[in-house]
Amino acid sequence: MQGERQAGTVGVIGLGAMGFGVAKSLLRAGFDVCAFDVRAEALTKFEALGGKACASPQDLASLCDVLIIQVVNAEQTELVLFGSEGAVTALKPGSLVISCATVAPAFIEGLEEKLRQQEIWLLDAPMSGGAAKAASGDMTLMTSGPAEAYARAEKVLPAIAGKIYRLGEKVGVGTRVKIVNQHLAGIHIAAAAEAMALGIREGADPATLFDVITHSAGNSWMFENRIPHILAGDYTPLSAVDIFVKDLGLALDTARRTKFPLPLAATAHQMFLNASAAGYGREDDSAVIKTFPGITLPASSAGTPHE
Ligand SMILES: NC(=O)C1=CN([C@@H]2O[C@H](COP(=O)(O)OP(=O)(O)OC[C@H]3O[C@@H](n4cnc5c(N)ncnc54)[C@H](O)[C@@H]3O)[C@@H](O)[C@H]2O)C=CC1
Ligand SMILES: O=C(O)C(=O)[C@@H](O)CO
Repeated sequence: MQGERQAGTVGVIGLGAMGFGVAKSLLRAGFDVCAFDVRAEALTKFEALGGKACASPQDLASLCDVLIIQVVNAEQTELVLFGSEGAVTALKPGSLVISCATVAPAFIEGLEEKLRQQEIWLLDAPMSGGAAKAASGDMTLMTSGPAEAYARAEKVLPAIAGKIYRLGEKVGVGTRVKIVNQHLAGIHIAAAAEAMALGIREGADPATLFDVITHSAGNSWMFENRIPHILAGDYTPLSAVDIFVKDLGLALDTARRTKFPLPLAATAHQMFLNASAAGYGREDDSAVIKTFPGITLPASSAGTPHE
């Protein structure tokens, strides 16, 4: 399964829905890959594929000169880099950090400043495509950063992504574009759930309704991708409700800074907040449909959780 070994070792921190696929794609491309996650079970699963599990971000950073960070948010990114056993204590000058979590533009810009003081390059590289495309190495990357960062990322990026957008020399451009994607993604998931809820309420057969819509003008990437989870009654998180509490929050915060209105995003954000407050925060984001009253959703079909 693994290709020929290539020069250098890549580190991955965060082996969740997206990070595990990234690490797997790197192994498939022939890289030596070391990883760290706070969840021991993720590391065990990764070792079974031939990767090296590390005891801390610091331990990992001593082994690599390219580090991909795929934790959930800014706080976790800050912790794995600058916490007590953080990666910066061991990264060599001239190393590259590829930051992939979806965060605020101000955070990623401040991070570049802090890393530059340690002589470490940063590539702003949020991603899109979901867990399946992360696992197949086929996702989209929205990158920006200086030429020196790109030079160090040259071999790594094609190993993890099918489409690599190079959006400028300034860290923060990639993140801003990703926030626009999240604005649409969050609204589309909320709209897909609302439409299915309406159809079920009106007595449509859910599977037939899905078939009709995916062959009609009302379809969307998110409708096609998320509604099968509802039909299977399987809310195993491939992207959690709380991710959209975060990401629509980032879109709203970003727009608020220039007093720019986002009425649809504000409504969709409230829908994800409602789902999270109802206890579905760690479930798949399609669980936002559970907040609609007076409908019976398809029951869980026994079997393996969706991939
Ligand atoms: N799930 C998706 O479809 C997509 C997610 N994203 C973004 O990618 C990022 C990751 O999302 P997911 O993979 O869905 O999240 P996830 O929750 O599945 O994975 C995050 C991983 O980070 C680990 N982690 C948390 N704190 C840590 C720490 N201090 N040290 C080491 N590991 C730590 C967790 O244990 C977990 O395995 C988020 O910023 C998300 O917005 C972007 C595109 C698609
Ligand atoms: O793939 C993306 O883009 C996404 O952000 C979603 O799948 C949910 O996080």
